[in-house]
Amino acid sequence: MTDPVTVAERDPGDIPDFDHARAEAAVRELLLAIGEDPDREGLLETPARVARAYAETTAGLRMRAEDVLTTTFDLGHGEMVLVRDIELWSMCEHHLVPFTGVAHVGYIPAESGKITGISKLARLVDVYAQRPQVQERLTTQIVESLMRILDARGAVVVIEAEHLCMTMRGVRKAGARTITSAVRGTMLTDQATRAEAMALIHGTTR
Ligand SMILES: Nc1nc2c(ncn2[C@@H]2O[C@H](COP(=O)(O)OP(=O)(O)OP(=O)(O)O)[C@@H](O)[C@H]2O)c(=O)[nH]1
Ligand SMILES: [Zn+2]
Repeated sequence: MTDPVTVAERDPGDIPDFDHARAEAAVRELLLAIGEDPDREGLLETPARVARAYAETTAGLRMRAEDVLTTTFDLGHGEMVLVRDIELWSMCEHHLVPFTGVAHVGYIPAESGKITGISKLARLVDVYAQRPQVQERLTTQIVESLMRILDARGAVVVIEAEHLCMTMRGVRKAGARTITSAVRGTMLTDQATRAEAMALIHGTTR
């Protein structure tokens, strides 16, 4: 069995194109399995619709963080950049139902002042969110991309999310939020920097 991290780190070039026919056949089977009639009028287009929806919500599998953090400029800005409350939709890999919430993404640029456009931080979140995931791995992959691709001196990612697998089924605890964080580089080693990031994330600074 391949371990979950290896699966997540597969090169998109090694992942076959989304197989619509196969996905449609699987949805039809699922409808049969639950006792539905996939040939009744309301369900006729459902396998195709679900296949398209899955193609969309797993599109990140075929994307590279490197392709998203492309626009970089040297502003000579060496101070922290942090985008808070980036909306997040992902899919729990255990139940294939959504988890949703916000990501807070911050980094301290390289000495050279190499920074990226702020929208690219939100795009980076989507690259790793749009695939079967666990919240911990999602958090780690984002922070490590910032360190690797931007040569950031430090980076922090905090994700707060509600998992529908805990809400609509199973333990049924609506409103429970799971918080994960990953901190790297000077954000980890420099106490004041880390405290500043956390204050920004929690909105306790102006
Ligand atoms: N650590 C972690 N766990 C998750 C995440 N998403 C879902 N889970 C958990 O994965 C676990 C899977 O547990 P299992 O016992 O195999 O599955 P299950 O019988 O459906 O479990 P219940 O959800 O408790 O009914 C559950 O406890 C989920 O809450 C995630 O992102 N991170
Ligand atoms: Zn789940």
